[in-house]
Amino acid sequence: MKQLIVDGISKEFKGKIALHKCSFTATPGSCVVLCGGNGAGKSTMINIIAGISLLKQGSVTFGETNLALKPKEYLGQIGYMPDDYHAQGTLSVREFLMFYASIRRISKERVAEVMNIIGLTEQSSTLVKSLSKGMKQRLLFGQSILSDPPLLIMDEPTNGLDPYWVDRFIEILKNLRQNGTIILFSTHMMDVAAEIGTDIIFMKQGKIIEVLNSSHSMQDNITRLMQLHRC
Ligand SMILES: Nc1ncnc2c1ncn2[C@@H]1O[C@H](COP(=O)(O)OP(=O)(O)OP(=O)(O)O)[C@@H](O)[C@H]1O
Repeated sequence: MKQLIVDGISKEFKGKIALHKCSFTATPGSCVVLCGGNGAGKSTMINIIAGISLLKQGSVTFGETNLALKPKEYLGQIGYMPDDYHAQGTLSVREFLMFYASIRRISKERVAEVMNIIGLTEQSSTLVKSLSKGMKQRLLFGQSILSDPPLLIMDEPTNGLDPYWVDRFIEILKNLRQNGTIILFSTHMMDVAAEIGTDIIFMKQGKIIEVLNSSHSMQDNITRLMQLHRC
């Protein structure tokens, strides 16, 4: 089974350090959650591991595949959900998913299955630009799980989700974890992190300052995360 190994990754923007020598390992079935205040470096970390931002220092390896050495092979194994919606709004929900499915040679049956998972079957003909914020988030999430990737990377996936869909999202992720999927996402929602995270990485000023894990109780982790947010 494949591991994700992030080793000493760093990033600067015009001389300003956004990420400093960050390392962690994720094993199959684990869920790594990045927490931290605004500007802590969460999106920078996600963007590097998802291959959106160029990796100049450190390495990212999934199984035997090194991101810098074999980007195509690496990217073919990940699902990625961005933090914002930039795609063509004049496609319908179904067309949007079919577009991504065609790139990855995914069947229309799988597209129907994913529409059902994200609760947008009734909206299959609705234009993406007419969806609510939460529905767009669910659609982006659906796109990221279409290929049933062994590594799923998401930036603030619960933004805009109502409480019912936050619970559903956690349930879906738990099912994916049972199948061995490695999940990595960032969030400001401490309860979500504590509920699903097997490894909760707390970041500050581009550094990993603490890692909490599922050997602690959920309430302990929420309390600790709240304390870390204040410091
Ligand atoms: N494209 C960019 N150009 C310049 N600086 C950037 C850029 N992207 C991020 N930064 C800087 O890098 C640092 C980390 O930003 P990042 O977006 O990773 O934080 P974050 O933890 O995701 O924050 P938030 O919770 O607000 O989304 C910040 O100081 C930010 O200003």
